[in-house]
Amino acid sequence: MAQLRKRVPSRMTLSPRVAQNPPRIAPSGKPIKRKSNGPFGGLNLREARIRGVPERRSQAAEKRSSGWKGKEDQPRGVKIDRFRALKMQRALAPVSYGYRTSVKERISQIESFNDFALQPIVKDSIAPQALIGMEDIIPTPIQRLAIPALLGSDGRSRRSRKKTIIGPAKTNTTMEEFLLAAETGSGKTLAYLLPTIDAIKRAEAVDPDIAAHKIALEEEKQRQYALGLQSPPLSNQPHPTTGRPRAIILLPTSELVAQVGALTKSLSHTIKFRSALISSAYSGRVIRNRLFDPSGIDILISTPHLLASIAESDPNILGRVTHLVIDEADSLLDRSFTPLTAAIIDRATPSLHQLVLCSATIPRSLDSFLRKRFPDIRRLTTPNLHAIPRRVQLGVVDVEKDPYHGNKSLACADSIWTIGKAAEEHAVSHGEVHKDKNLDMKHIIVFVNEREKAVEVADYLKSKGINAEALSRDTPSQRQSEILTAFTSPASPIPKSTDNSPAVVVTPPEPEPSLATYVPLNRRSTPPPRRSLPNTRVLVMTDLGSRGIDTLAVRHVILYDVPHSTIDFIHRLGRTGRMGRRGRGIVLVGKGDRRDVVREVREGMFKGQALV
Ligand SMILES: Nc1ncnc2c1ncn2[C@@H]1O[C@H](COP(=O)(O)OP(=O)(O)OP(=O)(O)O)[C@@H](O)[C@H]1O
Repeated sequence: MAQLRKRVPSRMTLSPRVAQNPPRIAPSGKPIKRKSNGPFGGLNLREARIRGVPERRSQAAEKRSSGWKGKEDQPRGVKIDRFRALKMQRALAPVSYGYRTSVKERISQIESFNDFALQPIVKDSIAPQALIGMEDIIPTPIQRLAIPALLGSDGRSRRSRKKTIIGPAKTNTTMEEFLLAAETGSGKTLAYLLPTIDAIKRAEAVDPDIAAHKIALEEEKQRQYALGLQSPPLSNQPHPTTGRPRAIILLPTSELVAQVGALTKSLSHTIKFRSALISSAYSGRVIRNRLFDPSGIDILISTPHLLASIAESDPNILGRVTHLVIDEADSLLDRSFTPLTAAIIDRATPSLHQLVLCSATIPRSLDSFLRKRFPDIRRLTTPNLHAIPRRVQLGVVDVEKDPYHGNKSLACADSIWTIGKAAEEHAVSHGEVHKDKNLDMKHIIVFVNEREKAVEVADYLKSKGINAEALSRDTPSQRQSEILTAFTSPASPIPKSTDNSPAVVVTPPEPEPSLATYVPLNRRSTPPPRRSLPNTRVLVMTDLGSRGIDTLAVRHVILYDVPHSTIDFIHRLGRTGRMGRRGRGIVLVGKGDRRDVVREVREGMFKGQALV
């Protein structure tokens, strides 16, 4: 022992090479591996590697567990586990943040409708025919993105493809396919309509059949004049487009057919083309007259049901179609509509130049359908797709709390009374009471999940002195359009906010938003039964009937039931806050409702994030 002690140096001295990195290659030429788990593994290290503390995960590992597709996908400062509850549903197809950013940059260079390669007459018709009474009109993001692409003027070469569309027999080598996806109320209709009209006008100018028809008409006219007839009779020869339109726009409901039809008609007055709208709202005779009008038909607007049944008996109706637009594509390509819509696409494919699908949401089901059926489709999606604009605020009413004690209908009535009374007080105090009571009218939409519930809720609201009506498939179509007209025309001016900026007042949600953040003014008082609320009109419906309806007059939306998915949240809240306007949603949350989902949607809205 004493001998051993003698040999040990009295002081431990560090090697003179302690600061140097250890050699990586051994004299034998083999790489030296440091043993990190041995007793000396921690020596001579410049950084502490303390065992038991988890190492920071690699980016790849984080990416794998978060579901983000790439580094650019992950928004800066966003916690990885956000949208926990919504991720369980995973209703919407993701769009990468990298793509969103690149689109933002690309479209920022377009400032005016004059920047598009549209024909002058089309450009000149936008303000007086499509956007009547609006000043300082600029194209919206989807219009900036889609119009150049559909016109083929965005510098991206037309992809020539040879493909099978639906059935093996139907191939078309020149057809282009587009998916236009943008927020609700962001001007998607004009985004596809203007290039479609432009295309049919160009085609008309070089169509030999139409040129020959014009000559024949002129000759006949001259002959009649030569015979001394004052008003020449109409030619017996029908126009080449009679019963064979060049463009078809499909929409899910007759209300939407009427809405898009009215816009198309308005543009036709100056651009000079012929359009016809058909739906179950018209008699068979009217439909026939419109389709087979001898002066021809350039654009046909229809529901798939009606068109599919006409095409069944008269396939020629689809024989000349070069442009087919499927608006509200997430509905028209869902399980119930797909057979009809696909049959129409299939029949039209041989002559098609462009197939345009348009939607405010890309559900995962639509995404996988497109990957299978249209793998080359060009997706034109706006930077804010799937985000509910920040100018729309979402309040939450906890129905379980005092004074409602689980009575949702009471909470709904109370919220409506609060809105109506607040509007009345505001109008009186600001001297804004109009003689025409319609100008002061508040239009509120109440959404329920089930059709049957709509009538029940409307009846309850009526019993509380509220002017409420239920809209369902059972409502006669004439009545439906009368009701909707009141909600689509912006009678009273609704404050506007700039497109991307948040509303003037945005109340941040608390870190853990309480479900009683929306406090009705008269929360203690049940609306008295014999009093009525004259300045408020309420529509109770499921969102099926309201998809795409341009409810400009609506500032308030009440979600009586918590929507089943983010898709429904987007479409229902999308009935307010349209085209830069401000809006307010109120969601009634009761027993058994997904409070976590509501909270996440609300947080996402406040942050302006895309929902999942
Ligand atoms: N460039 C523009 N500037 C101002 N308003 C516009 C512009 N383009 C369209 N609008 C108006 O915006 C409103 C909404 O347009 P549109 O109905 O096409 O929206 P949308 O995107 O189809 O909505 P949804 O997804 O709900 O169907 C319409 O009243 C339309 O007149």
